[in-house]
Amino acid sequence: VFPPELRFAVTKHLNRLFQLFSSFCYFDITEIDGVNTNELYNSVHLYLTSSSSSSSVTSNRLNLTRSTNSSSTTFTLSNNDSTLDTFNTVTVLWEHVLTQRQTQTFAWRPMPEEKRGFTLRVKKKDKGFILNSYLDHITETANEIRRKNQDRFLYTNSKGGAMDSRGLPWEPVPFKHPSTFQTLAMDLVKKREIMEDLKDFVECESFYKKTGRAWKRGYLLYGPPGTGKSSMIAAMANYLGYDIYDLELTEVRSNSELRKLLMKTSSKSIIVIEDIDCSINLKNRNNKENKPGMMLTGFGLGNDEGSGDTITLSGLLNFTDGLWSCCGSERIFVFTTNHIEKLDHALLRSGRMDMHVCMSYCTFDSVKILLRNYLGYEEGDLSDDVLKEFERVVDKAEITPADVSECLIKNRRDKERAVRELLVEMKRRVEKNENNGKLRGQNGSFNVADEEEEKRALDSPYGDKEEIEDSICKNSEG
Ligand SMILES: Nc1ncnc2c1ncn2[C@@H]1O[C@H](COP(=O)(O)OP(=O)(O)OP(=O)(O)O)[C@@H](O)[C@H]1O
Ligand SMILES: [Mg+2]
Repeated sequence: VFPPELRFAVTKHLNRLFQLFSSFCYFDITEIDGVNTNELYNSVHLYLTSSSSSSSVTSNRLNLTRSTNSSSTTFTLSNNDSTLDTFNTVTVLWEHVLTQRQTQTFAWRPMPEEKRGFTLRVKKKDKGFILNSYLDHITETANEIRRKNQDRFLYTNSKGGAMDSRGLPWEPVPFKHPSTFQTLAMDLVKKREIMEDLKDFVECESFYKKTGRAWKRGYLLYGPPGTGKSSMIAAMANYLGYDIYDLELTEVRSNSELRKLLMKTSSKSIIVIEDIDCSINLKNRNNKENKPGMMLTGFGLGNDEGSGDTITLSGLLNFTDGLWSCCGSERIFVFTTNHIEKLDHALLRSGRMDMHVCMSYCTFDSVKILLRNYLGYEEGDLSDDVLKEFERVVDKAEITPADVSECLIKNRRDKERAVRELLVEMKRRVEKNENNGKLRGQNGSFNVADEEEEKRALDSPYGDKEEIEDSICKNSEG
């Protein structure tokens, strides 16, 4: 009956009237903004899937999804359903709106049949607050969820510095190492200390900003082979949800290549250099220290080795804490070594490697963890006599967690036998160590293993190897 123009005018005025008296205002966040995907739509979508908001969902029907390789299930609102969310005491209503697209307008790429979007309803008085903080909060939470749900990667630098098809020098593989702090066998106090340190690092961005420090942290893991240094790195990555960049130093030809590699790493990652003493001549900094201009070349203004086809200690040090090291943020550097006494003191000085962690032979705590991991023995399952026996021999046996694991894996189907054989193996080692000790005492060479060792101890600014370890242990404790 009414002509369309009149209908349009009436609706427009009615809407205005409604808006005038309504205490709410509405924001539409559509999936496609013109021809581009609206990033905010994706963020809201993810945000509403987070478990914190799931409890307030008012609808009875939800869409559940789980992507390939992901370990978490996410839910989304079904069509035209709504949910309440509260942020800093302000409650808002989200509605998922789905409408059929009327006509296929011309576009460079085909548009979806449906038009999807979220409508946010807020009280007019909260409008400013919502626009300032709530949307930022949504974006941050969504990024966090994205990171957690995403598959993590283990990157390694390509052979000879070659680039992949996208011009990246890192080759990724999905990272699926099962090691966690729970399965890691080590002194419990030390383990807790490391976990707290990591947590503190992640949560204290503002502290780093306030104190003018780059947001990064360095760990040096040292100890004999098979004591869990690599397992610890995997546990750190799993604990924080970080990617790992495993830097193969022998494949890096120059300091500038090292810097390029660093620049292509992402934030929230662990950059690892394993067996650092084997990868580079770590004493070369001292030899060059007197040369004029050495520090300048270290920062990339030239070629500090003349030929330019090797990396130097100064290049490595600048990699970890020079100006270039803060081209990303929230990064952890981990170096591992079997021979801490071989490392240059420049690498050990405080502030460079913030925490020195000694991964040593099995302690009583570690044995109990390994018995739980491999045989399922909980506290109290083993008799007191057996536990006392372990406690008596474990320190003197000097057995690595890797050796204990091997012994337990071999006999894991017969638990009692596994425990028996482990005890026999430990006692055998105690005996062997005691015999070796006696022998060394008879030869009179007990204190100094060989001339080179002695010389190295004299060169070192800390004194002998034991003193280094002592000072490092004190460092890492406090
Ligand atoms: N502390 C530990 N807790 C649990 N398992 C361990 C531990 N140490 C070693 N293992 C076991 O031994 C294997 C080898 O350990 P890992 O590779 O972590 O040793 P590593 O210290 O890195 O040795 P290397 O110095 O030779 O690189 C691991 O796969 C793990 O099963
Ligand atoms: Mg290792």
